[in-house]
Amino acid sequence: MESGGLLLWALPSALLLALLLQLSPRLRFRAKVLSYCALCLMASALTAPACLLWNGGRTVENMRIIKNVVRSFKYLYGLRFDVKGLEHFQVEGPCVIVSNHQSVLDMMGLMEILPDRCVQIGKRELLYFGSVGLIMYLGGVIFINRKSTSNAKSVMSGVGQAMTTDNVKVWIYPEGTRNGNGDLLPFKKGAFHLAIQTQVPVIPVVYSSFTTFYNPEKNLFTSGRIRVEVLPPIHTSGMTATDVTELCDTCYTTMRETFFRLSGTARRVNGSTPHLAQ
Ligand SMILES: CCCCCCCCCCCCCCC(=O)SCCNC(=O)CCNC(=O)[C@H](O)C(C)(C)COP(=O)(O)OP(=O)(O)OC[C@H]1O[C@@H](n2cnc3c(N)ncnc32)[C@H](O)[C@@H]1OP(=O)(O)O
Ligand SMILES: CCCCCCCC/C=C\CCCCCCCC(=O)OC[C@@H](O)COP(=O)(O)O
Repeated sequence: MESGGLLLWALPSALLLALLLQLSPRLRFRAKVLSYCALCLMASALTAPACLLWNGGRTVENMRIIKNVVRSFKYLYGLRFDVKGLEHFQVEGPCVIVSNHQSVLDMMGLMEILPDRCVQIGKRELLYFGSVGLIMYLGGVIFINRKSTSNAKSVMSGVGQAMTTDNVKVWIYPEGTRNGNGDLLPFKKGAFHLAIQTQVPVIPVVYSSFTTFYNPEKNLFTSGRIRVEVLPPIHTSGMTATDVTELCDTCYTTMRETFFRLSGTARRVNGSTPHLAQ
């Protein structure tokens, strides 16, 4: 009797939900994004005890465990990565890796190629994302307060010391925020100060545009293929603080060119007339 009653309600409700998801692209998009967030929260909650048992606490070694978990997410969302240039990660010692940042899905692209002993710089608000914040903490993510330049700078100088003493690579999104509009935002300079202060190479990484399969404005979230290129290291030995702007501009120009080439899209010159990418 009870199971019959349950079926009477559950079946029509499930059918109604399926119908709504079919009819409303907005709802479908939101449901898929929500499923991604739920997956991240759940996977983090399950991975955190494994990190604690295996490595005892906050350490970059946990990134290996996190990487292996996150790398399986792409199968659930039908995403595939075509990666080129991984050999450029074979530098001796620490380096600063810079890449473009399009959406929360970037985490999958990050974990797809993350080299060993590499931590990311993240905004400190991420620490309060429940189990996701916990797993980031355990993986050694360095949290900065973007609202305070002086705080961010002092955290970054601590990072510089740790990089050399602990032989750690640091991954930074120099745009400083997500940008899914099919172009790169101007770069902030923290990553380049860090590389020059520690005299380590900068390795640019570029992911092609997500706009063909992920676009919140169009309620689009389908399967897709992402082209990734790890570019050759740019050495900074001998550079000083006066070279930061030039280094930043060189990286920006090279990465933007690569972004348009990988995405096969039109590029804006000075933000105006679009030209076909070569
Ligand atoms: C199982 C599931 C698991 C899921 C979890 C898996 C873990 C994945 C982790 C992924 C984490 C991803 C996180 C991504 C993010 O959160 S991105 C946002 C945070 N990151 C950044 O913001 C990095 C980029 N930002 C910078 O580099 C900025 O420069 C910053 C240091 C933050 C300062 O920014 P801001 O206050 O806006 O100032 P400016 O950049 O305009 O700089 C002002 C002047 O200061 C000079 N400057 C900057 N940095 C330095 C420095 N280190 N030393 C000396 N001087 C510095 C800069 O040159 C400016 O001066 P001038 O204009 O040049 O005179
Ligand atoms: C108990 C608290 C529950 C909190 C619930 C939080 C729900 C969100 C859960 C999971 C979302 C998965 C997040 C994966 C982390 C990806 C990192 C990321 O992409 O952060 C964005 C940051 O780079 C830039 O931020 P802004 O573009 O400036 O904004």
